[in-house]
Order: sequence, then C-alpha cells, then structure tokens
Amino acid sequence: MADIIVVGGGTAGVVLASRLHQQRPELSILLIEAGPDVTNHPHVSNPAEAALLHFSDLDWKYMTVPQKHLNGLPRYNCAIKGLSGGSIINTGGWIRGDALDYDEWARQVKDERWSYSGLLPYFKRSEQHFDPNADPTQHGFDGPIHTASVSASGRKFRLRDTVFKLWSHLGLQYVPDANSGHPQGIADLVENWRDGKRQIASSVYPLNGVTVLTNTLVRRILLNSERVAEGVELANGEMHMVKLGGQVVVSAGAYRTPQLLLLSGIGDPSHLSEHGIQTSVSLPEVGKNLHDHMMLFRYWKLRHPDKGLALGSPSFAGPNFEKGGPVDWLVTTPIPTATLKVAIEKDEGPVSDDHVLLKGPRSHLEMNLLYAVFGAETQGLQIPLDGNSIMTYYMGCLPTSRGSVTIGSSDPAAPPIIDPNYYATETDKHVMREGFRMHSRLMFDTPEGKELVVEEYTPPGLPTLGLNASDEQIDQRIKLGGSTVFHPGGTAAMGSVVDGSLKVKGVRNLRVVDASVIPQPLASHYQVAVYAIAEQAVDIILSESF
Ligand SMILES: Cc1cc2nc3c(=O)[nH]c(=O)nc-3n(C[C@H](O)[C@H](O)[C@H](O)COP(=O)(O)OP(=O)(O)OC[C@H]3O[C@@H](n4cnc5c(N)ncnc54)[C@H](O)[C@@H]3O)c2cc1C
Repeated sequence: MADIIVVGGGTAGVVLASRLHQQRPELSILLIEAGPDVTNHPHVSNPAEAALLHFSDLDWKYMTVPQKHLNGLPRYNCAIKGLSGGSIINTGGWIRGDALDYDEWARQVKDERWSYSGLLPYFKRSEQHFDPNADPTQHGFDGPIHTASVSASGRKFRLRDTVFKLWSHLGLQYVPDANSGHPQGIADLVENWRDGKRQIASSVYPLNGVTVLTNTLVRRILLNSERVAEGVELANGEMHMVKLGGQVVVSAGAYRTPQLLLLSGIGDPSHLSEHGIQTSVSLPEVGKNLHDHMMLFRYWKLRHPDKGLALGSPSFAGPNFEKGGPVDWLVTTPIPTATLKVAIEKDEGPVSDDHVLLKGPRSHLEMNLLYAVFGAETQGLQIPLDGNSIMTYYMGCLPTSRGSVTIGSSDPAAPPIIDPNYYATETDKHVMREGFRMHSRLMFDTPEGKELVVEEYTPPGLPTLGLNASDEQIDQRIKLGGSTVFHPGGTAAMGSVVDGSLKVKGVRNLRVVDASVIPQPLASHYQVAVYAIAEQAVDIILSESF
C-alpha cells in the first residue's frame, strides 16, 4: 500500500512524485506510467531527432475526429507514452506567457494561488535561469531545469538583425525578458535545452526513492461507496491501494485524464451509461472544455539563398548552431480590438469594452520565423531542406473554440475520442486571419520582407494570396494547413471538475495534476505552466492531506 499513487508519469506526474519524495521521504509513493523508461532511448537526448519519435512506439498517435470547421478532416495530435511524457518530444520553447492570463484564471476560479503572483514561486522553483543578473523577483537560479536564450546559447544567425527589423514593422519593441509576465514585443527565444541536449522531466527531477511501474496501463480509479478514492485497478486486473487517508493523483495528460475519470464512473451519467459504466459521481463537465492552440505554417522562397541563410545550405553554419533551433525571435502581439470586438459579438452578442479578450491588451498572437522548412508536406507542398527556403508560423493564443474528450468504449487501451473543434468561432477566425494578413504585409510590403523572400509557396490548387486576400481565401489556407501546437488543456478544468486545491469535486482523496486543469487557454506553451502546476500541487497536497 502506498501513501500516494500518481497515475501517469508524464511531465506533471514525474515532478509531483519526485518533489513529494524529496519533501517527505517517509511517504511511500507509487508512480504508474503506461509507457517505458526512455533514459537510454537513442532519439531522445538530441532535440533534432524528435521528428523520429512522431508515430513511433512512444507516440499515442491520436487522430482527432473529423474537424467540422477544417474541411471535415481529422488532425494528428501527438502525445507521448513514456516516463516523462511530453518532455520527451517537445520543442523546448520555455515560454511562461502573459501574467494577465494567469490572473484571469485565478479570477475565474476565485483562488489567488493560480494568479501570476500565486504561481510565481513555482515558476522560479522549477527553473535555473540562464542569466545570473536577471531579476530575482521573477526568476529562479537553482531549480532543476536549465534554460538558455538564443543569444545566451551563443548562436549567431546571419539574418538576426534583418528579422528583428521585419518584426518591428508590427509596431513592437524589444522585450529584454519575455518570461517575466509581460511578453508582448520581440524577445530572444528561450529554450530548455542544456548545452543543446534535452532535459526530460525524470532526468532533472530524480525518482530515486519513488516506486515506479513503467509499461503499466491504469484501467480505473477505485472508489468506495462513500466516494473515497482507495486505489487503482490496472488494465491487467491487478490492484494497488492507498493507505487510509492516502491520495490518488491523476496526471495522465489532457486526453487520458478525462478518459480515466470516465472509466472510473466520474462524468456525465448519460455518456457513461452508453458504455455500460455505472455512475459513481455525476460530473458532466469531465472531458468538456477541451482547448488547444492552432497554428499556421507559411513557407517562403529566399531571395539570396546563396548567402547561406537557412538550414540545408552547406554554408549555413555558425558557432553553437547545434545548441537550439534555427530561430531567433519570439514575437507576441495583441491585435486591434475594434474589429476583434465585432467578431466576438458575432459569437456572443453585444459585449462591452471590458470583455476579457479586449481588456489588456491581451496577447492574441504568437509568431516566429525559422531559418528552415519543416512539415510542408502536411499542406501538400514538397520543399526540400536545401537552404533555399524559410518558414514562419503564427499561433492563436487565446482561442474561444472548445471541444471535448469522450470515450468510445470501456476498454482503457482504446484511444479516447478527441474533438478539439478547431476554428469554430468567429473570434478564432478573425484572430487567425489577422495573423495571416500581418505575415503577408511583413513579407510583401516591407523593405526587409522584399529583400528576404521572392515568393510564398502556395499549397497546390490554392491561389497565390497577396495583400488584398479575402477572408474566404485566407480561410481556405487555414482550413487546409491549420494544425495543433500540441497544447491540449481544460478537460478536467479547475472550477468545474477540480477545485482550487486540485481535488475532484464530489470525491475524497482524488486529485488531478496536469494540463487538464488549466481552465482556459494561456498565451504560452504549456510546459512551463505544467511544471509550475505540479510544483504548487506538492505544497497543496502536503499542507492539506498529510
Ligand atoms: C510534439 C510536442 C511539442 C511540444 N512543444 C512544446 C514546447 O516547445 N514548449 C512547451 O512549453 N510545451 C510544448 N509541448 C507541450 C508540453 O510538452 C505539454 O503541455 C506537457 O508535457 C503536458 O504535461 P502533462 O503532464 O499534462 O501530460 P503528459 O506529459 O502528456 O503526461 C501524461 C502521461 O500519462 C501517461 N498515461 C496516460 N494514460 C495513462 C494510464 N491510463 N495509465 C498510466 N499512464 C498513463 C502517458 O503515457 C504520459 O506519459 C509540446 C507537446 C508535444 C506533444
């Protein structure tokens, strides 16, 4: 019997188990992970090899249901099955996001622990910030995760200054530290590679002293008749119980945490009965509220490829290029609110200027330019990685479309049914179209853009789009090429499924700690938030339950 069972040894689960043991070594902690320990896996340490992990045995390989608003086609949504979860494959962007988003989260759930200042000690606790002279009120210097900005890593790309000037045409300024709650502007991208190598969660949050079961799938959480979590049942029928007063924590990620709750009889009774599952706790919001960021890649032909400006060119070489991605700047921007308001009103009816997406200004879009081309085939394009081309992307940071995770069977090994419902709202369409137009203006209508690229590669069958592209034409492009940024959240949302202490409503001794609890989108990439959620969860669990 354990004091605490953590289900899911992903990013959050590993942090939780490691820190719980570190702070209270006398507690027995059992961590159960469906996938293997990847410590000696050949393609994990080098971030450039992450592409080889997609569709591998370490990938749950999810496909969404056909996306109604994306030409009725499904989308591939990767999630990792392995000890350390998403930290095994992620792209290393260390992007805390905008304080306003966390403050809005705290306001919504009426719990200051989830505001920016509430989470700040935990952001700091997880990081070993690269700049020893950075503001100590914002950064940690002795946490487990090493970070580095592009310049701190020593990478010097030839286009750095040109691209900075390009982004400046958006009216944005240089931000010396975008990871201090105010990211809007042009910032040096920060990554969590250490000397160019990946730090998976379990390599920096040690699990010595924690009992770890790998390659072990959990079927359900065992609740007694008083709705107290007493343990878990594995897919092979074995049971593991917690001691009296012990805790079960679900950290199975935003797709499989709701699946596990549903398989345990916690969810919408009518959905559960469709699969012959008896309802233990009626909690209709389980699996609802799925939010995910969507992005669009655009591909550009360089005007002077002979200058060795992009990956693939033999002369694209520089000091420390292996220390991170072929990228310089991270750009975060609001969009004009007058036209955004019109779009919001199409979805919601009349709104005031105090609307949450209008106040701020909020961080509506994130953008980037890469000295490389990846993933063009998903838009039907064949662009060799030969140094002739570059790409840009932009991400809608605060989408209002919401989808769901449901179950199609009571088999725990079956994939959950994932419907992100991308691009459903007028608000999301407006924001994504704005991003498209901004990129077109930068490339076609600024001195730096004209000098940088000759033309855009247009997906087969679609017209070349210039500065006067219509909404319909832009929609065609987004419906074809829009894809996930791999940031699902919200499926066991704080406020509706769990309370501010991460306890599942209506159940005792059961918590959720992972990206599922994030109630609404954050203008960030979610690993920083997930590390901080797990760090804070340790303090909450130890102060309330042991
Ligand atoms: C391709 C990709 C790129 C990304 N890039 C970035 C980036 O650059 N920057 C950034 O900040 N974020 C990025 N992310 C997102 C980030 O990695 C995730 O938000 C984060 O890992 C989520 O953590 P989690 O603990 O919620 O879930 P996960 O890390 O997914 O962990 C869930 C774990 O639970 C296990 N599990 C599930 N069901 C069961 C079960 N029934 N029994 C036992 N175990 C189970 C899974 O196998 C998995 O290991 C990326 C993600 C992906 C997939």
